[in-house]
Amino acid sequence: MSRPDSFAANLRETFRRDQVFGPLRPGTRPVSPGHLDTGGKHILYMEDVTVSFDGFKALNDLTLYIEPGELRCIIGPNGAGKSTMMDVITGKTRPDTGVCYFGQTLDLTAMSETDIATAGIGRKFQKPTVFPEHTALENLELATAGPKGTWHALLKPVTGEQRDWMASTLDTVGLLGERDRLAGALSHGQKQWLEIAMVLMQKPELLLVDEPIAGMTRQEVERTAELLQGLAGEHSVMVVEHDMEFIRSIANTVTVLHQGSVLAESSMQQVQNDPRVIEVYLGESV
Ligand SMILES: Nc1ncnc2c1ncn2[C@@H]1O[C@H](COP(=O)(O)OP(=O)(O)OP(=O)(O)O)[C@@H](O)[C@H]1O
Repeated sequence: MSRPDSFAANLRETFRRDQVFGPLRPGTRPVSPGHLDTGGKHILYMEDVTVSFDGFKALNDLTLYIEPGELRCIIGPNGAGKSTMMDVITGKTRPDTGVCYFGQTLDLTAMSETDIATAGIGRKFQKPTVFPEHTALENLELATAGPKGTWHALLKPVTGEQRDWMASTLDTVGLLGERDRLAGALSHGQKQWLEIAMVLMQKPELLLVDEPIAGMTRQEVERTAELLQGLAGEHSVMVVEHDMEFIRSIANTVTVLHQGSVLAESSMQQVQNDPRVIEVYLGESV
């Protein structure tokens, strides 16, 4: 099994959630946006997480930390466990063993997917799933639909504050001018940005973005790089992407997954010169 280098391993050991903060009482109660207790430390803790499917370890003792406001890129060959890792964070998949905490007190392994989303973890899937028959603005209204469903969301009067928030979010993703266009008439890239805006309606503190630039034009790719960089800071952003040029353009810290574990984690420059990473992944892509 591949291991990160010993310095990184020692560092991780030092900063393990349980060792730094002692035994804290785990929580499962979602907190309202902006009220997550990070204690000024990591926003996400994954420690020794293992997920098996019929005996096959899709995640194998995975340990990973995310800082508040950071933009983290996750790369790795097909089947490395990237999607499974996101599934664990969002509560879709439960780990066999290991720890997954959001902030200091929220035990994600014991929370429902809905509560995890409410607590401030948003996920943008690879394929855009906007509502094509509704305008960009209506899509944002629909994104706020609670258990009462989509019709309720559209019929419910929008407050001035909500309207401002939607307009500002559309502006953030560069779609304010398209607010009244049907989502189905938007370009592929615009649909992707609209979906990011829909996730932003939850005011996530951690935003998971899965292969955002697949099928985009070069201009759309550049705009997406700016968008994700702009979102970092206010949000923690975790991006899974195979396009190395794109990763190079946005990455600060890159985590390389391989066979369900962290193979390497450092700057893009260090990662792309790491012989282990070149062997298992970058050989074909750089
Ligand atoms: N529900 C499942 N049942 C059985 N095996 C699964 C399941 N989900 C994932 N796997 C397996 O776990 C491994 C990790 O899959 P995962 O989708 O997490 O990898 P990935 O890094 O996201 O790959 P890709 O880059 O191709 O999207 C793969 O071998 C996959 O076939």
